[in-house]
Amino acid sequence: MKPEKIIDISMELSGTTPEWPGDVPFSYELSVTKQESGSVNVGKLQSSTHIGTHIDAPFHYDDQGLQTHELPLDIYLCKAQVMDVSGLNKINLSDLKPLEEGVTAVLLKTASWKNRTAFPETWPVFDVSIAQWLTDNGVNLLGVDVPSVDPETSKELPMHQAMNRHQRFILEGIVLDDVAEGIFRLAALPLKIKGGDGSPVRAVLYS
Ligand SMILES: Nc1ccccc1C(=O)C[C@H](N)C(=O)O
Ligand SMILES: [Zn+2]
Ligand SMILES: [Zn+2]
Repeated sequence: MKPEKIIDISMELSGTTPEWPGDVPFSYELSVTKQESGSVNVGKLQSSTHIGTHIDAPFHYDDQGLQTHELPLDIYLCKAQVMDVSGLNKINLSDLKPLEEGVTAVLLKTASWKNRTAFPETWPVFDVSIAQWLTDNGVNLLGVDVPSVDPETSKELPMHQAMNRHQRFILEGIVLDDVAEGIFRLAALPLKIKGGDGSPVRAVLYS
């Protein structure tokens, strides 16, 4: 069946996509040109796995956690609810909206990362109680429109660790600026990277 409408909620990947400070930037170049090979252009990639729109494998924050190739795909192909929580410095449980039936991914729109050509100086904090709430409501995946569910300088990663304890999964760097609250199908499948700690994804909403 052909989807009625597809909304791309992914960041563009290029040499100017802002990487996590100190991490490996994204780069793409041709290792062989059509001119050289006489047949085809062939590209070569280098990047942090945590670039642009990406998922975290639990192995990112837990040496015993699931690696990218082991991730259950139904987590990333599901019914999602976009919630507008913009204008807040901290997102508490009380800021979340009533959950609709059958939703297994919650996508939080903070609308705080305006300039996607620069890494943000700061972004809202997500209260760890959200992890328990997701679990109680049968929601497997939390998506955010910022680089991380914890602050940049956090070493303890309270939100990542709370999500891990509850066996909940994380999608970061989605673009929701032009998306209104509502219910959508989500597709954001990770690459099958053996031993990986995460993966960039092409994330889309469709109906
Ligand atoms: N790429 C990094 C390099 C160094 C230190 C943290 C990160 C992160 O990516 C942290 C964040 N928890 C994340 O999953 O996006
Ligand atoms: Zn990440
Ligand atoms: Zn993360």
